[in-house]
Amino acid sequence: MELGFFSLLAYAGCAALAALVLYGFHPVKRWRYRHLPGPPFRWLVGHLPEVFKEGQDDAQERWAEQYGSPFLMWMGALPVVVVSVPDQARKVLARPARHVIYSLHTGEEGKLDSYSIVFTRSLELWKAARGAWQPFFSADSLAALAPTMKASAARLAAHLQPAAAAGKPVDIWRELGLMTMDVVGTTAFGVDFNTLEHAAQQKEAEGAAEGSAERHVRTPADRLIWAVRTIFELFALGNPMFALFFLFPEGEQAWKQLANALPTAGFRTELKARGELRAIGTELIQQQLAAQGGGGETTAGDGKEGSNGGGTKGGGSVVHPAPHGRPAAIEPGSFLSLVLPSLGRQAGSETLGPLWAVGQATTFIMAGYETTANAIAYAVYLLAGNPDKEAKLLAEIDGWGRHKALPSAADLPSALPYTAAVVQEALRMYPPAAVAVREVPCGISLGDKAIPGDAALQVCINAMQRSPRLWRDPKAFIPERFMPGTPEAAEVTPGAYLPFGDGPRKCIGWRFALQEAALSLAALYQQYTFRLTPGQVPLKTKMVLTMGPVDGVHVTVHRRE
Ligand code: HEM
Repeated sequence: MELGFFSLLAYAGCAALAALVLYGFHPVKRWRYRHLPGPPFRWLVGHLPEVFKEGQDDAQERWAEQYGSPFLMWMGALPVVVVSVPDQARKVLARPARHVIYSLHTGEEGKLDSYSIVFTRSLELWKAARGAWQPFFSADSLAALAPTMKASAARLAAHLQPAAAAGKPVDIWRELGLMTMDVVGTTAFGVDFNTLEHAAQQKEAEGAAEGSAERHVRTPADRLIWAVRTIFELFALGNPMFALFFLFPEGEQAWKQLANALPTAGFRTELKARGELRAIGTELIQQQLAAQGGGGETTAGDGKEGSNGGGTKGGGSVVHPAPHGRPAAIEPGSFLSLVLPSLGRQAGSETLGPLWAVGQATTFIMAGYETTANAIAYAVYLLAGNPDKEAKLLAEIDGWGRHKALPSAADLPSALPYTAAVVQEALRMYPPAAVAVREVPCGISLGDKAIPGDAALQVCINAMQRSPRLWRDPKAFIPERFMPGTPEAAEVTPGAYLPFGDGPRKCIGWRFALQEAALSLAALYQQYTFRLTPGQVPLKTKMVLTMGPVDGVHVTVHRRE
């Protein structure tokens, strides 16, 4: 009897092993994708080892050159079709459905993800969100946001002064991260983030009595900054549970439950940070709704620079008492105040409620913070390594005026075109969002290849923007490519430059990002130049949530005479 049980167990074990071996070969999926070229298939893990070792961006770029477009790679059990030529990219990106890769969240947190304009799987929810987001990025609204951007850049410039005086190196990427967080935080919630002051106080607190650093995190802005930074930092460390997602995607729900039932320390902290974000967002929304109930009326801005966007008439205000006793930097006209009128609308089977609005505000911060900081940091890195281009930038800025207020949003393109071109060329060489993803529910043909329905498609933006087949001298930093009328601009292949994606799901914040980046560069170079500390060329990057520099960008800061 006992022997029988063990034999049974042995048979079951063998059968499970055989099933796992067979599963790891993915015979059915491989048959469907058999006609696509790509790196040799590897049992179970696919190309995850290369992705972890080299980084997804670098590995895809290498394979794109080797196998052309489209090629097939395996993220564990997930076949991914990678595209890296303009006509195919445009065709893929014309589709509205985005391929969702993974999320470990369940319950309220999962709901928050499912509402986000970026992550939602429902096209109705996406459309509702896109419509609600749009007014914030209108020309009028962007003009009204310019003073906030300028104020944050001025704070950063002032903050760099001690390092310049002491000749002390700084990680400019990190400093820029504080600045962009300042901008998205302030514009999202209408709360004066003042991250730079926060960072200094946080450092002081850390150096003081035990536990005071955590106690210091108490104002809404402090709590928001802590939450967003924590989410980014912990994502970078990864969660071992993600490996199960890729290896056995069919078990998605089980892995989610497991990740939440047995959370790692990092996941627990991330959940706490997300909880904070949700709690503060909800609090602000309730406050706004109560104010509106009391006669407040949320309006869009009048579009004049300096008017601080729209406002809440009649005393209702989403602006929270500002931290550190400072006046709030922006009146309503904040992202949240423009999104709130959508509450109560129907999107498919969902009625848009406060949690939906929190999901949008959270996404706004997450999408706009690191991407833009990376872009400006890459520009500083490239300018430091190309003194002739830096000289042209300085000449343009000096031509505008070293001590003059920066141009308005409307005047920016004509006043500082080379500064804008520097940003665009930095985005070509180092696209912070290196891939754009889409789903093909019912098949598509790319070149002479038929791609089966349900495929996960990725447009490899960095491979396309750095390909020697599409760009002359792709490794050279040539902002002139983006100066209309120059011979370099005439050589640009149409459609080969997509740092913000394309089609109906093109980055909704692209104008916001370009405006912020150009204004910040101009504010910094009015006062300083930057030199790289040794050992940073070539810059090492890695793709986590965005493609960022592995160890930051370390520079010495030099005050201009
Ligand atoms: C230099 C900075 C930025 C870069 C390089 C960037 C890049 C991208 C890319 C490549 C996409 C995917 C597009 C596609 O799938 O076709 C995207 C989507 C998106 N971005 Fe950005 N982005 C930047 C800044 C921002 C900012 C500042 C915001 C908002 C404050 C923002 C909000 C979004 C949103 C909401 C989406 C999803 C749009 C949708 O699915 O409809 N981004 N971004």
